[in-house]
Amino acid sequence: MEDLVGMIRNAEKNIVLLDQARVRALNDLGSIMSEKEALQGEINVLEMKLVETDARMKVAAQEKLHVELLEDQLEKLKDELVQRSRIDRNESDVYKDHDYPLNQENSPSHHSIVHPHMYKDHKHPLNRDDSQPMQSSIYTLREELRSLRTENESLKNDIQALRDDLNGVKSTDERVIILEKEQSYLESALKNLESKLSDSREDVSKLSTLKFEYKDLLEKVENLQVLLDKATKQADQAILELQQNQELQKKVDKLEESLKEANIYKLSSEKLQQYNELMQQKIKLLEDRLERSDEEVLSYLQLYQESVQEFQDTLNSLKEESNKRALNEPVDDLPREFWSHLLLRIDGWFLEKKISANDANLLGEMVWKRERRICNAYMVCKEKNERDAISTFVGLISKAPTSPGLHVVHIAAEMAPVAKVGGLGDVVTGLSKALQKKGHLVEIILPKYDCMQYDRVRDLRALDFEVESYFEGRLFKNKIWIGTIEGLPVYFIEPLHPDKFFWRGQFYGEHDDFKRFSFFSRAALELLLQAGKKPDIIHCHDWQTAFVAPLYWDLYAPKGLNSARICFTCHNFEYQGTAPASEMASCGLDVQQLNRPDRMQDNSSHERVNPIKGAVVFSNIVTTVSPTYAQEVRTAEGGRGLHTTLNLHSKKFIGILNGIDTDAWNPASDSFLEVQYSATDVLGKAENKSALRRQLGLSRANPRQPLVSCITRLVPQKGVHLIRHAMYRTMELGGQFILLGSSPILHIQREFEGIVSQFQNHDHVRLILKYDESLSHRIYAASDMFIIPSIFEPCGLTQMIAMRYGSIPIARKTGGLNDSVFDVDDDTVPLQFRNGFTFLNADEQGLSSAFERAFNHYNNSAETWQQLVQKVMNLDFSWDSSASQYEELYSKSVARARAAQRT
Ligand SMILES: Nc1ncnc2c1ncn2[C@@H]1O[C@H](COP(=O)(O)OP(=O)(O)O)[C@@H](O)[C@H]1O
Repeated sequence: MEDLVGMIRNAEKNIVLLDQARVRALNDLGSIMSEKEALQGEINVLEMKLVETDARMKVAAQEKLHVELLEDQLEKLKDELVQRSRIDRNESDVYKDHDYPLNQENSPSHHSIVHPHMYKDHKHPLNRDDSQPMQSSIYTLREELRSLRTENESLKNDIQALRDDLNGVKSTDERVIILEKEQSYLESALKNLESKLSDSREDVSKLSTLKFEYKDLLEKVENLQVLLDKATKQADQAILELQQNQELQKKVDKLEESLKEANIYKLSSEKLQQYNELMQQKIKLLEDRLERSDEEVLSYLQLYQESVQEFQDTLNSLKEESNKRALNEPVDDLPREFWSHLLLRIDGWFLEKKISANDANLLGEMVWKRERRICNAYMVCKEKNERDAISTFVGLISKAPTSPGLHVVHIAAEMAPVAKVGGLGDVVTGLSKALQKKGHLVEIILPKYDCMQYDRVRDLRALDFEVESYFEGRLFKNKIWIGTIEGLPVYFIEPLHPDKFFWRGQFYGEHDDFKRFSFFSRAALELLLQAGKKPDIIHCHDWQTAFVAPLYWDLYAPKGLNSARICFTCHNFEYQGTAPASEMASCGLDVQQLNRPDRMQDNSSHERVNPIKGAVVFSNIVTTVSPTYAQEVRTAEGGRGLHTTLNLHSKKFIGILNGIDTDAWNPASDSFLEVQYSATDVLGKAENKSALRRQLGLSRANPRQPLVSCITRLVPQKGVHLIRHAMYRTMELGGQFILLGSSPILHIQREFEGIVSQFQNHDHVRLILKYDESLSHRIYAASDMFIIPSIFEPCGLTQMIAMRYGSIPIARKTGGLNDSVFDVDDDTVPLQFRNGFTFLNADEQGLSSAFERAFNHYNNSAETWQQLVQKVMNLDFSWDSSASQYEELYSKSVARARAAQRT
């Protein structure tokens, strides 16, 4: 297994490296491409320039021709001028005495801007007046020539510059070619990497299937272990029977001897004769029994041998297989059940006085830290007897390791899924699992109810250890059982009390609940004390275990169980468990001391004590299950008489929103569902809807007909009249309605039974009045909308579970609903948080308006509704962040206590 995990890790590393290389290659490619584009731009510019230069060169060539022509012309004109000046000289000899104006006017400065066309009308070039335009034209031509020359020069320069540019372009082209080569090399490298990546992905998937197979095999081994245990028991029984048979054989021998003696007197006495016959019959009977019993023993032995053989074979093959595939599973990957089982085993040894408290603590911490050596020791000891196993384990202890986290013990009356009435059970399991995942040592103490779901408890066994606890002036023994639930170590207390406190077929609702749970609270503390445990936090819940807080500080801290801080969570202030003050004495609490206004005395009745108030006063940390509810209970309307106490202790009181167990509530792996589905593949939701309609006999004519549901305890808190109204409103709006609920209140149960009979075999309504875990999963998955019209709601889990399964909540804005459901049409809430439909007033109009909006949204656009479904499925309602808040509260409280001890 270690190899496998090593391979997985390598493959994962390779994937990461490949991804990084891929990203780098893509970046390089990107920069090359942009460089290439820039170069291409430059080439384009240069090409344009080249074309321009070509054109200019052509023009220049034409100009040159023109210049040459002009030069010829100029040459001709010069010749002409020379001839003229010769003639002029001759003539000047004739006119030499005249003051001739030309002498003056001939000065070039006067003709500098004369143009050739000025003399074009002159008939005779030899005419004296004609020479002036001629000269000016020559001058102009010269000027033109000069300017053409300079232009020519600059063109030559341009051409030279362009040639240089051209050279540059050529070298750029060469660079482009190199870059293109580089690009193609990178692309092929990239392809290479991609194929390697897909190869390693395949490897990873193979490895994960191997891992699953391994887990499967592990489970088989455990099953076989159970089989072996059974077979061992059978063998023990067989040995017992064998002993009995031997005794019988002895008796038979004796009888035979007597028979011999009797034979002597056979003839002499008829009585003896009869006796003899009787004896023979008896012998026959005994022989038959012996034979039967021998056969039985033989069959037992055979069965045992077969089971042992089967176990041995499977074990060998598993060993081989596991040696081949996964020699050593990394310790972190072992299931949480394994560690919890190991922990309970060590505790069991300690409680049965087979190891010392110190050894138990040190071994416990090794388990807590999930150390490889203790895991290896377990593997080695699997086939050893208990004594050898203990000595192997104790041999591991060298030096005391330091604790990696907090040691938290929950004392509670419920734990999902084995003993669940409502949200409390979910919270105990969900919070404990999340804390365990964060590295804390978490243990749970529960009453051992007769009505628990025992098939969900693993490795349940009674310890050879009993805890004696005080009640009503006497000491009573308690049998201690251990087992794991959802991978958590759990202690079950079975009071050996004549009142059979937890053999009542139900969790609550008994006339003596106050007695039952005050007894349990004390027995739980007694267990911690006698087991020598030193928890950092003792976390108690609701009134049933609220007694723990005063019991701890008044009785158990003085006895030495003083390492802990007490955390109390109230899941619902409606249930306070008040009782006449005198009843408190049963569990050993001092009535005189505690029935005081500042301690446990009920705020509205001075004759009664209030366990919740006691826990608020005596705990170090007090929490409730949502921030809004924490505010509400501090008001006179919401506090159920405890608002003054809560305000007095407000510094230690906080509301933390519950999470849900996202492993247990996961549509992608939920085995109760017809089809598993997820936010990225919601098609399965429609299949679950169709399957549930078929199962419940509802009409399936229109797959788009909206399905509204409600799963709840039917108590006034849940807005029973609004649930009823929702059912009728759903029908009016053309939807279908399913209710799963039951009521501990007789008249409500009756009322709903009446509605059930009214809607028997109805096409669009189904009411199921019972508690049904698996059906609840299927309803969450099938529904389009989910209603929670509570009058008050401390936290509420159903809205979160519904969203996890893509059912859109329609909820009243109160307590935890106000902290978790945000209206789709509420502009004041950021868009990403909007997830359902809410209403403020707890009346039919309020509910109807939210209902109508929900139906409108559903009917108007299937696509938008689908997006909403996907969005709510992706919201995080896990315990992660809530557990972190508890962790912080615990740590701060422990740190404060340690600091106080130091000073
Ligand atoms: N009849 C029922 N069948 C199955 N599960 C139920 C039933 N009634 C309630 N539940 C479950 O009980 C839990 C209710 O928790 P929550 O909303 O906090 O309400 P409360 O704790 O007040 O009952 C949810 O997990 C819900 O699915």
